[in-house]
Amino acid sequence: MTTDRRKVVLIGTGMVGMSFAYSLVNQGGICNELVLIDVNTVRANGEAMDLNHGLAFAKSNMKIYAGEYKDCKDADIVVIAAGVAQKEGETRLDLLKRNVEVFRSIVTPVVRSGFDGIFLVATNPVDIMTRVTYELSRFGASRVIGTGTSLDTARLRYLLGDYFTVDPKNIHAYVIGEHGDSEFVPLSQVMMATKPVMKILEDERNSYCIDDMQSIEEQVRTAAYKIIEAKRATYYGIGMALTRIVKAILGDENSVLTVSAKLCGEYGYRDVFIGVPSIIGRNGVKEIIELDLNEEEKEKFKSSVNVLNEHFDPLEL
Ligand SMILES: NC(=O)C1=CN([C@@H]2O[C@H](COP(=O)(O)OP(=O)(O)OC[C@H]3O[C@@H](n4cnc5c(N)ncnc54)[C@H](O)[C@@H]3O)[C@@H](O)[C@H]2O)C=CC1
Ligand SMILES: CC(=O)C(=O)O
Repeated sequence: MTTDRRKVVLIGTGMVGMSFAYSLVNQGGICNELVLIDVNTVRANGEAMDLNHGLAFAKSNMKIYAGEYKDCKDADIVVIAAGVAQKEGETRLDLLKRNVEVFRSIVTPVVRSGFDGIFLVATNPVDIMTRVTYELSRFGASRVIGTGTSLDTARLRYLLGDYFTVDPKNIHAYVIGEHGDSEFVPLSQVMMATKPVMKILEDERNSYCIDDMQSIEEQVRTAAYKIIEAKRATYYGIGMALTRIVKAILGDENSVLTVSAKLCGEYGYRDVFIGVPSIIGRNGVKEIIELDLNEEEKEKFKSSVNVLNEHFDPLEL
């Protein structure tokens, strides 16, 4: 790790927030100052103590403490994982009204602190909460990022790797659209190494088939519901996705991640924040990559945009 200071503020020290913090500490070297903020200050203090007690076993040292909004002033990234989470039977969109109220109490004091870094949002419905953050903060779009479909993409690559018995790192595939029920996999764009998966599926010499792809897509779309049914919440996966995005920003990696980013004409749309492959570096979203979608995929993308706009438009911010 270099000696320059890299400061992250986490707002919301619940299951998602603390899974992120734990992953950040364990991976080591990504940042060297972590501030924990929560409306429940007792909890934030307890979490800071607990994490600090693990530092003796961590790869690199970090300053970790429970803080206040004024601590955002000189932060590089403010991660927001505060708010309510889905209960069994709820969709992510069901959380919208409650989490908009939570964000009003967060984004304004962060901006008032003089914060001039990058917002990274995980709270659901994440695409709309990212747009709410953009509207409330009035930051430039490149500096307001949501986790988007980064977790769904990780789920997809894991399942495809398992199916083809190939390291998921060599599967190039994205889930795009809403982080929610209208998300989809543009199958025309899925590659194993540099070979299109569609070609592998068409090859009669193997037993791979398109029906299995549809089943994998469905498993990705319903993964959160299954996990919530089994253990009430999902948090390790998103904690690691957040860590990955923070690492890409602070390391100025220019890595391609499917974050929720504001479209400015890409895919034929404007203003909506939605999960799309984007190049992420020190200044946030450097570029959105526009995939070559076929007609059916364009229709699916349009449906996802419509869902997000229909839920965002009635909000009075
Ligand atoms: N983007 C993604 O892929 C994923 C997003 N999530 C979302 O992350 C969010 C957090 O989920 P969990 O950590 O499981 O919930 P949780 O209930 O464990 O934690 C939420 C935390 O937010 C805090 N909080 C509530 N209002 C606040 C306020 N006004 N100011 C500061 N802190 C406040 C609470 O005190 C609590 O500590 C949910 O919206 C959930 O749906 C969860 C998994 C994946
Ligand atoms: C809860 C949620 O958004 C997820 O695990 O995908």
